[in-house]
Amino acid sequence: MTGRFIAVVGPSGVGKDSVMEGLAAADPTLCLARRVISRPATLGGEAFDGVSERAFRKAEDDGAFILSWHAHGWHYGIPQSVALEVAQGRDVLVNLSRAVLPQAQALFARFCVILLRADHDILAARLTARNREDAAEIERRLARADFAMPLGIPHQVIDNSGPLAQTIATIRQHLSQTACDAGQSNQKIMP
Ligand SMILES: Nc1ncnc2c1ncn2[C@@H]1O[C@H](COP(=O)(O)OP(=O)(O)O)[C@@H](O)[C@H]1O
Ligand SMILES: O=P(O)(O)OC[C@H]1O[C@H](OP(=O)(O)OP(=O)(O)O)[C@H](O)[C@@H]1O
Repeated sequence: MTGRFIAVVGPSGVGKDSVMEGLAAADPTLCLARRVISRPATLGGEAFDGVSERAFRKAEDDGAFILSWHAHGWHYGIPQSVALEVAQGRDVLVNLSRAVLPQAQALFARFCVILLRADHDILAARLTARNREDAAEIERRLARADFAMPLGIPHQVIDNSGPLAQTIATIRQHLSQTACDAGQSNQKIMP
């Protein structure tokens, strides 16, 4: 059987990378997809492959990505190797733009979406504390926070306003109960 493609989405600063790292640390059967981003690796954040915009476009033209998008002034790509891992039966956590969920859904038979949320003031405080973007960029990220979920994408809303460990435990419980095949509900889970 193929693995599960588990998309983790939500506004910048909500905790996607933190939650994904915690999930992978707690469960070694979960892999983290390594994204290619046209952002200098020196800016920090998740473990990603930082490339120039030119190199990103070349890779994209060469078919290196199963999914790619542009947001926050950067290009993001999910490499073909992720599809291979899923085909080999691995469950893979992928930090995605909400905008590409329909394309992702079309690619994977076992597909599910975790939508993380937190109140606006919590997002603002976390982005400020993370100290990676300047004030203007933080404002732009906050303005995109309510980007609408595309229609027809089943997803679990998980609140990450509370302790990270609680969010991770809630998602682990959810993942233990879903095969991520057809019929996933839109039930809200608020720890
Ligand atoms: N549940 C939480 N409680 C407190 N701080 C959190 C929590 N989740 C994430 N953070 C912090 O918020 C900041 C943004 O988290 P990050 O994982 O980088 O978000 P995203 O990947 O969604 O942009 C980081 O500094 C992280 O340590
Ligand atoms: O279309 P949206 O759903 O709003 O998503 C846009 C981008 O924001 C998120 O990035 P993230 O917050 O991980 O950006 P960063 O890695 O630059 O912090 C997400 O992974 C997308 O790359």
